[in-house]
Amino acid sequence: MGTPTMESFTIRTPCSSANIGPGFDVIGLALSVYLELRVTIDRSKPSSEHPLNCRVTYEGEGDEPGEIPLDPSENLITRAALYVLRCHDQRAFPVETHVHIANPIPLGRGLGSSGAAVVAGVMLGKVVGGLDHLDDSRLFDFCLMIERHPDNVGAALFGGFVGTYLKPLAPEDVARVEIPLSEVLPSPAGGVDTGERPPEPPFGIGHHIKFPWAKEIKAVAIIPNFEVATAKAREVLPRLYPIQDVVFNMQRIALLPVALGQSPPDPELINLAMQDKLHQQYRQTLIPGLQEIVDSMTPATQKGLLGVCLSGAGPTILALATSNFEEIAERIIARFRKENIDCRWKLLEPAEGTKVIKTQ
Ligand SMILES: Nc1ncnc2c1ncn2[C@@H]1O[C@H](COP(=O)(O)OP(=O)(O)O)[C@@H](O)[C@H]1O
Ligand SMILES: N[C@@H](CCOP(=O)(O)O)C(=O)O
Repeated sequence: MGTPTMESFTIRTPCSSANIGPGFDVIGLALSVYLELRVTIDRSKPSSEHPLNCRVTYEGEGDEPGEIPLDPSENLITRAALYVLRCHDQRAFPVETHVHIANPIPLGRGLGSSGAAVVAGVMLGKVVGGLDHLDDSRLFDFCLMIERHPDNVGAALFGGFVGTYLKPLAPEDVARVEIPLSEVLPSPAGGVDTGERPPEPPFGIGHHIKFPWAKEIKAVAIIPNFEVATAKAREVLPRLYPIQDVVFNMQRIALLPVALGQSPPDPELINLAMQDKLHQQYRQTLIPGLQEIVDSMTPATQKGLLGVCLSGAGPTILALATSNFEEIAERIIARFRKENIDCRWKLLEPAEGTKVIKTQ
């Protein structure tokens, strides 16, 4: 049997909440809002009129004209796919590829929209390139050359509640993972015929371990109506930390995976385990009301609540709870309202990792 002329499939990638308090750049939780790439490849066409043989369409968050580029050499998802393809000497998409992006993940809110875009894009490169030998752990290497911190991409790729870590690399590989992003993922991605191979990821940059999650625990995401770019939220962090703050986080990160896996959940333990001194206090300069919300929302004052933290780099607040979800969300929304910030909220559950669903 020859290659079918029409092929279609969907790539489904969850959003994520990274850090969960003390786990800065380590812990991630995949949650039930899914980015979908609906892909068709029409091999019957002799050539394509689209750049890089790829037509990109978009619906969902940030669908105002110009917000998400539809040129495949500029769009984050197709650039991530091209990175994988070009590392395997494929310069462009197969003729003719259509990628429809359906994205309900709010942009720049700390729910891992860019992590999901990178994971889905890397998976897209694997599938359109027929690169079946790339397993998830190798795809993680590609993601890490782009996203650089493993927590949100780890959750989006593998699903569930994960701890992620980087192993020491050989000196020549260390240099490779420090190659500027502009060389790994140039924007625009360049024409089809430069022939240049991008820097390939070393093997085994990142790893993950799955933690248990108690079935009673749900995630309430309170999403303010403004964006904080993750890059900007990383710039406000100090280069050096007081030792007592580092110890504070280490004590809590040792508790967190155990506390969130225990059924029934222990609210006091979880509340303690979700505290942080490494990123939240610095990011409050970008997120008015953050510190007061984190300090004032406790299981003692709020029935059903287990703990509250900044989701990823913010500004979304993540409240873990077993009941009274709306009341918890409304209280946080009321606090943001004092700062003239409107919010929406979603009740979410842990999600599976990235899946490819063949549709034809
Ligand atoms: N589905 C998508 N398609 C293309 N680009 C995306 C998509 N999702 C996110 N991005 C890019 O990632 C940016 C947001 O990334 P970032 O600042 O890290 O915030 P977040 O916390 O949402 O990951 C968006 O402004 C956009 O440039
Ligand atoms: N550990 C990172 C996580 C960023 O996640 P995002 O969802 O905001 O992209 C950080 O805190 O900077």
